[in-house]
Parts: sequence; C-alpha cells; structure tokens
Amino acid sequence: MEYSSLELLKQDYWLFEDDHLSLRLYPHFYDDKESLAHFDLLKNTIDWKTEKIKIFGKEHLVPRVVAWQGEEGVKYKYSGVLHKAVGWSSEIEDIKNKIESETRTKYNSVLLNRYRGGSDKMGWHSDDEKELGVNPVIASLTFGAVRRFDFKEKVKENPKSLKLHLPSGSLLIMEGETQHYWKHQIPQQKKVEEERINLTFRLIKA
Ligand SMILES: O=C(O)CCC(=O)C(=O)O
Ligand SMILES: [Fe+2]
Repeated sequence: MEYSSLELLKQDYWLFEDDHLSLRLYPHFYDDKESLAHFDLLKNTIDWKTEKIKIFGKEHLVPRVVAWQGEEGVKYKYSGVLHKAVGWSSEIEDIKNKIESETRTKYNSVLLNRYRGGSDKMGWHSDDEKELGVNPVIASLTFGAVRRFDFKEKVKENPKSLKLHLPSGSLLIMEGETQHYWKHQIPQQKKVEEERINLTFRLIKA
C-alpha cells in the first residue's frame, strides 16, 4: 500500500497494524505555521555534522547531515564515536514535552537528520540497537519536504511493504515488535528539491 501526503492529511489519526507492524501517525501534530517556524529554527541553530562511516575499510560520507541531543549524561555511539549528552536545547525540550504528553511515553534522546534535497537518503535499517531495549517506542517527527518513508517486512519470501509520504508537521510512532520484523528507509527522490528535517526521539537504557 502507498499513501500520498494528501490522503494522510485527511484523518487526524491513523493506525497501521500488520504482521508484527505497529504504527500510529498523527498527520497534524504541528500546523503549517508551527512546522515552518521549527524547520527554520532547527536548520539554522543546530550544529549539523556530516557523518563518516567505514564500509570495508573505506571511509564514506553519509548522504545527509546529522545531530544528536539528550538528557545530561545519556550516552550514544554513532559515527564510531561515543557521544555524551549535555542536555536539551529549549526548542527541542518543548517539542519533546509535547510528544511525551500526547503519546504518554518518555524519551531521553533525539537523533536529528537533515536531508538537503532529494539525493539525500537513509538506507534500509531497523532501529534495533541493544541500548533501546526490546520493542522500543520511537517517535519520528517531520518538518519540511514531503518524503517517502518505506517499510518492508524482513521475511525473505513475499515481504509485505507500506509506503507513507509523510507530511510536514506529522508525527509517526513506531512501536511493539515493528523493529524486529520490519525495516524502514528514506529512498532517494531526485525530483524533490526542498529540505526535510526529521527528529527521532528514543529512550536509551543505560
Ligand atoms: O528521516 C526519517 O524519517 C527516518 C529517520 C530514521 O529512520 C532514523 O533516524 O533511524
Ligand atoms: Fe530509523
């Protein structure tokens, strides 16, 4: 199934449940004006970094720019480096509080990704790092360009799939066994020119 952003904006709330897939989407979590203001502030105030990864011993630049924040003392390894959080910026703390109160779940860190255009992307993966524990709740907030967010079942034979064109201001909650049985990606969409910023709030367990 594939849902356009216009289709997704028709409801206040969506539940996508399939074999071990458990998603909740709030298409109107922030309105257009708030989303634009958050996009601009995040784009201009976050210290965006170009991440490097090693594949077969060769260094590559990740096709997007990233940042990370969290509650003081929380540690997270990315880009081969252990990062220790020093606290939230006030804007992100406000966003986190709104998400926590509406989803009744606590988060202690956030990974920020900025896709500078349609060539920036994120490959197939699951958010299944050990430190997130079993069945993590991940809250994914989008500002800016509409990009396709694909889900695919991990099974080899006839994997099911789901494609959501996430609107600006939407909040997608991934929970239950989703990360164990499904992968997700942000594919390249060469025709997209505008930038997109995504924040994934997570709870890192010591
Ligand atoms: O940009 C997105 O919507 C996806 C981000 C993501 O999957 C991640 O940070 O793990
Ligand atoms: Fe992810």
